[in-house]
Amino acid sequence: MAWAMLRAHYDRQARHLDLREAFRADPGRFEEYSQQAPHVFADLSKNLVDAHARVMLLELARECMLERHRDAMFAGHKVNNTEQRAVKHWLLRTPRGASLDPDLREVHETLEAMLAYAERVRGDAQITDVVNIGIGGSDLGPQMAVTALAEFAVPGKRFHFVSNVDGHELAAVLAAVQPRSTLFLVASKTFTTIETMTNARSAKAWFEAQGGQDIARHFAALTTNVGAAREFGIETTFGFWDWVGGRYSMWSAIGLPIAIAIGADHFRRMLAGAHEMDRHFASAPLAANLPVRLGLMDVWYRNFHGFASRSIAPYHSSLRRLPAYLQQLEMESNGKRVDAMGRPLGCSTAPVLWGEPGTNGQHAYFQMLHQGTDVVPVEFIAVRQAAHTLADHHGQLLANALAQAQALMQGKHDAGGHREFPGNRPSTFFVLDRLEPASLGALIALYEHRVFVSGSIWGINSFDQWGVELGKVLAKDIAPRLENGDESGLDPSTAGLLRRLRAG
Ligand SMILES: O=P(O)(O)OC[C@H]1O[C@H](O)[C@H](O)[C@@H](O)[C@@H]1O
Repeated sequence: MAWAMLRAHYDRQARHLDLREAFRADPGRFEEYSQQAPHVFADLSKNLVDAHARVMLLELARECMLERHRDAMFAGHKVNNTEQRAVKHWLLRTPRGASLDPDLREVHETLEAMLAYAERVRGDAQITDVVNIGIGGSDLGPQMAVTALAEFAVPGKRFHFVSNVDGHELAAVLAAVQPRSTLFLVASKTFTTIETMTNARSAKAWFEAQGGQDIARHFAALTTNVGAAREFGIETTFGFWDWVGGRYSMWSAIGLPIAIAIGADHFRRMLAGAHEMDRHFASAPLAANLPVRLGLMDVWYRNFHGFASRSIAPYHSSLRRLPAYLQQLEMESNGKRVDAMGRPLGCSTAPVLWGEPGTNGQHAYFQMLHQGTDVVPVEFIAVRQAAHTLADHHGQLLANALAQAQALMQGKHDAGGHREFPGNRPSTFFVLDRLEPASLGALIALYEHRVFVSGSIWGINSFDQWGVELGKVLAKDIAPRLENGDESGLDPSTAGLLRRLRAG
């Protein structure tokens, strides 16, 4: 019902919305379309949405029983229906006593143990290099957060992230470290992922071949499959639970590299910031609930405006891994073509997410954002206070963020031809006061919940990832063929490429 009304409203009126006119007609537009959520200020006013669409989108959320779905997640129901699992990454940041969930006690016991270990490593001057071996959710979150919070990192330790099965990556790290001063963290929820197991085996073999002693001191495993880690020969283990999705796991033992980098107190602050956003998502009325507003905007853009991608523009170089992190979070969660019951969907789902830090992107692909044939909503993330004291830089950085958002909206019409900017191009603008553990935690939780919201409206299960399986199975079949040249049953293209890769 709401969907049809949104469609009619879009066709009749909303597709003609002009942001410049909207601001002229409504002097209160900035106030109405912006809000302060925990640690994150968000200005949505430069988006192609009007009051009627906003009301109807909230109606759509009600019709889709968004609140019931959200409450079911927070009640620990098995909302990941295809895997019959609860979805409780939020519990990892719930303070003691703040939930009746029976798993909360174990969550805190594990957190205490992991943070105590992190503090020991921080105090161990002999360990100068920490190598995280993991991929997907066991790499992107920790890498993104360690990079983002570099300002808070313990001096004297380098952090390396090895994810790819491509041996060039591990070889380069091994060439730069010494066994006696290196801690390897093998991070894998399942402890079966082929890339991670291959890298872990090679790292262990290298360690032993180099005369490395004391695996217990130099290797730790972060996994839900503690038995497999022990079998692999790693005694130091930190566990988590099947109700933590890989891409939602940086708050769990998978966050150990973050905890080593920033320390227990800062790690707790990151959890606290995320928890504040959890409370906001769980309790704010839908119209003033930032993850809900953003998720509904995502649906509006994807399904009514037909925008197929969204560009992430963090104006802070420490957030350079954020776009990659968000790609997994959003595209692995909502890149689905069937609903939670397995029935084909009648609408498009996750857009393509991409981006680079500003101002770099401005000198590369912003041309297309300003004058290309496709409209791509842009998401600016600016940080009010810099962590450095260099004169001029931060003002210029912020001025550029504001100017780009302004240029996208305003356009320029006096010159014509190549110099014409159509304008009316939408953007969202986030402001953090400072890039610090609590604000990063809140920002990431905001994105997690926003993905939950759009996934709920589309009726999909945002917590499985069957789409990654087929390639894994085929790679297993092809690997021996690269050795023995067997082409039987292969399509001509794959067979031809196999021959080409084996030649010489
Ligand atoms: O942590 P692991 O079990 O090693 O999984 C690592 C990653 O690989 C899988 O293929 C999934 O697509 C990801 O969701 C996951 O984060």
